[in-house]
Parts: sequence; C-alpha cells; structure tokens
Amino acid sequence: MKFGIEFVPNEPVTKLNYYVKLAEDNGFEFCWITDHYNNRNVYMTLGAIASATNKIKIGPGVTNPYVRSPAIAASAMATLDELSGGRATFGIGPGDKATFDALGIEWTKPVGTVKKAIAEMRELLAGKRLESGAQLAIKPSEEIPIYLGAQGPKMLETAGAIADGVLINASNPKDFEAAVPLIKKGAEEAGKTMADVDVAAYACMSVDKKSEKAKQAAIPVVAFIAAGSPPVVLQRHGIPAEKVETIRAALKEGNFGAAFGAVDDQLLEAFALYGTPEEVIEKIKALEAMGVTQIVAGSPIGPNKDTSIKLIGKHIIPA
Ligand SMILES: C[C@H](OP(=O)(O)OC[C@@H](O)[C@@H](O)[C@@H](O)Cn1c2nc(=O)[nH]c(=O)c-2cc2ccc(O)cc21)C(=O)N[C@@H](CCC(=O)N[C@@H](CCC(=O)O)C(=O)O)C(=O)O
Repeated sequence: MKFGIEFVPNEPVTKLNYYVKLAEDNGFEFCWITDHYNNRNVYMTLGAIASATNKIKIGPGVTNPYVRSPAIAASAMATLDELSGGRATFGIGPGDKATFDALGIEWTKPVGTVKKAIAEMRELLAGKRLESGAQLAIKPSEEIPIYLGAQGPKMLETAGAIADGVLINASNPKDFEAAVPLIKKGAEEAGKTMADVDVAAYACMSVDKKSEKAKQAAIPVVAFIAAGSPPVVLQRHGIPAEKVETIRAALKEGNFGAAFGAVDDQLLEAFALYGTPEEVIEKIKALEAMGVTQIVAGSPIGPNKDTSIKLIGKHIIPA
C-alpha cells in the first residue's frame, strides 16, 4: 500500500513546508496540494515544497482544466519537475461548480474537457507541438504521472482509460466496491489492466492514540462531506436524506454546533477513516481488499497534525 498526504494551502507556506518535510521523514510517498482559487496558489506552494524536501513526490491534488489551460499547467509541471529533481506528479479533476460560478467560468462538458486536457498535456510534456502550434521549450526528466480526481461513473471510467491513477474522495469500502469496476472497465477498454492504475482513497483521516479524540476531530470535516454528498452516495451508505438535510440547513445558517451535533457514527463510518492506529489499520485492510492501492491522509489528519503524522508513520505505514 502506498501512502500520500493532502494539504490545503490555507496556512502560510512555511508551515506547510514543515508538515510536508515531517511527512517525508515519516515515510509518506506522495504529497497532494489542493487547488482552490481562494487559497494560496497551488504551483507557488509546490515550488516552495520542492525546495524544502528531497524524496516525497509532489503535485496538485487536484487542479482543473478550466482555470488554467493545459499548456500553462504543462509549463508549471515541467518547471516543478525540474525544481524537484523529477518528483512531480499531476492531479487534475473537473473542478466544482461553486468555483466556476464565483469566477464566471462556464463549466461545460467536464468529461470531454478533462480528456482533452490530459491528452494535450501528455503531448506537451513529451516535447511535441499541438495542432494549435503550442509547444514547450522545457522538457521534464521523466514521464510525469497523471492522476484524475473523480467520483462520477463516467469520470471513473475515463480515469481507468487515460490516467496513471485516480484520486477518489472516499474513505469507505462501499465506495470502492462501486468505483473499481468502472475504473477497470475503462482501463480494459483502453487495453490496460488495473495494475496500470493507482487507485487512491483520498480520505478524511483522523488518527490519535485516543479513539474518541480522533472521532471528535473528524466530525467537522464529515459534516461538510455529508452535506456535499450526492443522493447516490447517501443511498449507497443507507443514510436517510433528511439526516443530511438537517446538516446542510445548519451549515447554511452558520450554525456549526447544530451541524456537527448531527454527525453520528453512521456518517463517520461512511465518510472518514478515524480512530487509533490499530483501528485505522483494520479499516485500511478493508479498503485494500476492495482494490485501493494508495491511502491519502486528508483533512484533518488528526486532532494534532504533528502527532498524527508521526503516529501514521510509526504504526500505520509499516503495518
Ligand atoms: C463532473 C462530475 O465529475 P465528478 O468526478 O463527479 O466530479 C466531482 C469531483 O471529482 C470534482 O469536483 C473534483 O474536481 C473535486 N476535487 C477537487 N476539486 C477542486 O476544485 N480542487 C481540489 O483541490 C480538488 C481535490 C480533489 C481530490 C480528490 C477528488 O476525488 C476530487 C477533488 C460529474 O458530474 N460527472 C458525471 C457526469 C459528467 C458528464 O457526463 N458530463 C458530460 C456532459 C455534461 C454537460 O452537458 O455538461 C460531459 O462531461 O461531456 C460522471 O462522471 O458520470
């Protein structure tokens, strides 16, 4: 099993550098930096991380083809690859509607747009010229792996067909029971096998020596995940729509006490990997049995990031 870690660049980059170096020293193989326009710039953050680390693979987890063209993203990734000594990995997804509404960007044909962007990036990163005439003057040292952030069925099939890996915002085996056959279908139709696709559980993770402390730290993140989950996901986990409606309404009013108070064990089991290292190891085994090959420790990571990164490095990664 590979291990990655996700950071949202919503705190000073110098602090992120510290956490990523700590993750590298504790055996994490990948670092994924989220990309939302209102946070610190993903590529400037990655450039700083490249200079602060020397082993961990680093990249956006995930950007999208609407806010930057494939040529601009390819230039950024070739630069990151040079800066990091060949450790660049690229994560791209269709982005989300709220972002594009705020930026006045029309969000059309997400599957087709992502497909085209990945094809153009592969061409550009191989030093080739696009039909448009675009061509990079810088070529990366190694082929940069391209991961697709996906949840929907068509996007999952597309990931299997054209990507080296897929980053799925999910923490429960039921989600991978549904996703892996779609990824497999896409891979096989493209003449690939599942061995060619790194299936990553981009999980809400919370680890602590005390299970209750880990659980409390996961609750706020689970509230937002539950509120943003489509009906198909709620049905998959047998979660009544009205339970999530209560949380959605409370979050909308800014009543975080009521929203977090409505998060119960059913929601925690569905949307988080939480508990003591021993408890989380058991949950990871269940994900592995469903075909997951990378665990990405996503927010909150635990009640205390430092402690949790060290606990994961000491007890979970070697297990
Ligand atoms: C577009 C959407 O795809 P989706 O995979 O479900 O998208 C949900 C998320 O993956 C997407 O919002 C990601 O960008 C969210 N996301 C992040 N989004 C961000 O903006 N920033 C991040 O840092 C980020 C990180 C991240 C990490 C992991 C992950 O899994 C997702 C992450 C969807 O609806 N797909 C459906 C239908 C799409 C479809 O059929 N569209 C047609 C036509 C539709 C039309 O007419 O427009 C087409 O595209 O051609 C499907 O896959 O079946």
